[in-house]
Amino acid sequence: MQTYSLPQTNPDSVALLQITDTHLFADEAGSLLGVVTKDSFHAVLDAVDAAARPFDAIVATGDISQDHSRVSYQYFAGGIARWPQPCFWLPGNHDFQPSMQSVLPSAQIKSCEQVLAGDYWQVILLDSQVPGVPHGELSEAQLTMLDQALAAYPDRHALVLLHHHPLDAGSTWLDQHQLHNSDAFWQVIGKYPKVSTILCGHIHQELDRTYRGVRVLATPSTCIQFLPDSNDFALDKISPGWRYLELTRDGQLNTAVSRLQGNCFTPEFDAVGY
Ligand SMILES: Nc1ncnc2c1ncn2[C@@H]1O[C@@H]2COP(=O)(O)O[C@H]2[C@H]1O
Ligand SMILES: [Fe+2]
Repeated sequence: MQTYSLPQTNPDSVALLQITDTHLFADEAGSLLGVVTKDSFHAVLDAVDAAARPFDAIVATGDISQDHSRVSYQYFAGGIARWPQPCFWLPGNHDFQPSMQSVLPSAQIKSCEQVLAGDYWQVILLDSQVPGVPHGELSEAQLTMLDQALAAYPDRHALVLLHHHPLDAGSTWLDQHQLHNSDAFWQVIGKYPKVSTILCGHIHQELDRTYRGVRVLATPSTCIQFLPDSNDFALDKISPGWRYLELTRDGQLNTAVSRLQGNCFTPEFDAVGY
């Protein structure tokens, strides 16, 4: 298991910025249902700068690329290079891991499995990708890694990151693409009372729910948004977003989603999929 120690700069908490589902292309003009994803990614980066809210690290929870190209990953790396903080990333269903790895080694981007975040928390990063299909699944090796990471630091509060949502989010078309072996996942999680929160991407919408006694969060994409509680594929009119998380020394997790102002990056609302 690859473990990274993130020093605690504030004695009371560790702050994270989550960016997810950027769906970048090599082509400058590459668009997903009418949204030029490089432009919406950049608008988010600029808005994070403007907000000037401090964070100790960036977490990127998958679907970084839409076209599998090395250039798309280089573009992501170039975008976040405006900040000195480390970035921890994991793959989503659209990622192509050989291209993803091609920007590594990077002084900033880490593809580790465990982050010892300050003195009181650990963050575990899972790979739920099944190459070639939209749904997720955790291999035996990933489940064992999760178990071992949690067992190794029983006193640390835990935040678990994976791309796919491990529960029904409420949209039939999207829930078929959730984590398929979620029972096995929840069995491991259930052994460890220090697991506070699960954090996902994939569903391109905000979610904050308690499931089996654990908080489950999902975060808007930096590009297109899916309409919540829709049986069929449908896009939302709400703007792209990102999330801040604050992990406090007493085990609280404070979090908020931010979005771009105004109705910007409007997609093709009559689209039926991609
Ligand atoms: N109309 C649709 N019905 C079912 N799945 C879809 C549809 N359109 C796109 N998808 C897939 O569902 C995925 C959900 O989010 P992704 O960004 O992973 O990429 C999406 C596609 O792989
Ligand atoms: Fe996805």
